[in-house]
Amino acid sequence: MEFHALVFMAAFMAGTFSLLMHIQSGRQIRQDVYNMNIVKVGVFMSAFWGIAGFLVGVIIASQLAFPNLLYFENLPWTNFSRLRPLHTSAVIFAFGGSVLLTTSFYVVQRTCRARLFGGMLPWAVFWGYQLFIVIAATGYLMGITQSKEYAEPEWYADLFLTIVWVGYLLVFLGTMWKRKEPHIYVANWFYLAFILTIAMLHIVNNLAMPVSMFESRSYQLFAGVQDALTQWWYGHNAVGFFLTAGFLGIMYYFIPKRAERPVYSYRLSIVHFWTLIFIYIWAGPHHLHYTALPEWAQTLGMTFSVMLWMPSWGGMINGLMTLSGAWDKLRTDPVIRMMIVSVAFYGMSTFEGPLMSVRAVNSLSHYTEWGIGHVHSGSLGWVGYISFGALYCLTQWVWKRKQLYSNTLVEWHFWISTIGILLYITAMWVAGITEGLWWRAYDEFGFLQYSFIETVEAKHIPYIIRAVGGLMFLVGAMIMCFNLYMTAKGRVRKSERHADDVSPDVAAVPAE
Ligand code: HEM
Ligand code: HEM
Ligand SMILES: [Cu+2]
Repeated sequence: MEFHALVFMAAFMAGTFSLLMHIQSGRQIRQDVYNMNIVKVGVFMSAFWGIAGFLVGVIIASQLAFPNLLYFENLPWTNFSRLRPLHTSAVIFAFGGSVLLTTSFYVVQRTCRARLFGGMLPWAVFWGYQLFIVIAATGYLMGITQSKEYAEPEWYADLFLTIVWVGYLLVFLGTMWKRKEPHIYVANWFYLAFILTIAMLHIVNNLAMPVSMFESRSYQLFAGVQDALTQWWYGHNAVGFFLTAGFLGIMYYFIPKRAERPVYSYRLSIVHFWTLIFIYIWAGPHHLHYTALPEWAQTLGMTFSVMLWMPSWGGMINGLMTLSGAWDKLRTDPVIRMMIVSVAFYGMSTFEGPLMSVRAVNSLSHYTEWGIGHVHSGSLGWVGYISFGALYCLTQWVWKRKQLYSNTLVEWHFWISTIGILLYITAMWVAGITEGLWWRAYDEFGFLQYSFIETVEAKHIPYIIRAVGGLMFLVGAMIMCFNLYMTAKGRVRKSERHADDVSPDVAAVPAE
């Protein structure tokens, strides 16, 4: 905690210093131009956290395949148990969160035709959020955790995030308030639902009493099954509103923009929005099947999860069909292809989810690698790909480049990481269903047929395949970073340069 106090102090001093510098420079913030610098910094931070999070993913995947990897007697922070939350928080909150902040700041300005509200406030929100990430991540390494999955940071980090998040809400609402465009575009609805719901989830799930003001340890307000239910109400809706609603906001803005087509059905997008947010919030109990949670609550969660399939696929259809009449772009623009495949993965994981939420299916899938496979088809395929698509678009648009440094490199990124994802999730299906079936196999005397360790050994090869798949995903992302960097610098790969008078779209060959 002492270490964290020092980090906070250094960060606040840096913040105060840059604020003073800003005041002293006497620069007026021009209200008639968009704040695009924050988007540029955001693109950079998103890419940075992406690489960091995927790298830790590859490390923990290798640790599961080779348990002695990075095991040192006196070095607890290289242990799987500390690196795992580092991975989940780095990819969800650091990478995903930075992508959401960045794209939402871009989209809300463009669709409202207004500069970000609040002067320096957006910057305070942005850097405050990054500070929260650093506090959370260093905390895990030192063993500071309240042991709630996806909500591991302790009370003081949670309080700080609450303040930052209120700032975020103010910036977003303020920008919408002063908009010059009467209509509020549907992407903003999704972003707003994400910001508001995450605020609610974060506050309720983190209600805790610190042991003292000077200790990192705290105790949860709720106990027993109430605590479990609150946790999974939070956990499931973190998926629903962080990993889904926010990224749907990205889908609704970036796919139509990139494809230069209107959204397939605007009416469907409204129906999609209200049904999705209404149904998602009830589905959390599917994480607690066969527990002390009353059976009626489990059944309720299961029912709502099955219903959730419909709005999810409504959204998927809306995203896919936006390409109607422009299907040739799937071939000519690898960025579009990435985003469309992302929507297809969204469709796949939102089919798999309702299936796994059925109690009988869950009795097989729960505690197995199948769950991990489901998580990563959603997070690598959907969240990862829609984010990469948005980062490619943003770099090109914000740095005002006619084309990316290289479309061929986007192709490479696409294929390497697609094969990586497929290796990852197929390995997990095989491992998951194998262990699920072995755990419930009895011999003719009623004894368990397999010992637990046998089911662990059976996963060795799938674990290696998963680590290779993850490594490919990481390599793809590194190729992207290089491409983004060169694009920002204004370079175009020699063989992909178009004569000045020919725009890239004209030069591309459409499908018959
Ligand atoms: C290079 C890419 C990645 C690799 C190799 C990787 C690997 C892993 C591994 C080994 C685990 C632990 C599994 C276990 O405990 O059995 C894990 C958990 C997890 N990862 Fe990843 N991951 C990657 C990317 C991502 C991304 C991009 C996201 C989200 C946007 C993500 C979200 C998660 C989540 C939510 C969990 C916890 C799952 C659960 O508890 O059910 N991962 N990952
Ligand atoms: C209709 C949509 C969805 C439904 C009904 C659903 C349902 C489920 C179910 C039943 C589980 C397994 C619970 C268990 O046995 O412990 C699960 C786990 C999970 N799902 Fe989904 N899912 C959906 C979509 C998604 C998407 C799109 C993502 C990611 C972007 C995602 C991320 C996760 C994560 C991270 C977990 C692991 C939670 C843990 O740590 O145990 N889900 N989901
Ligand atoms: Cu869930």
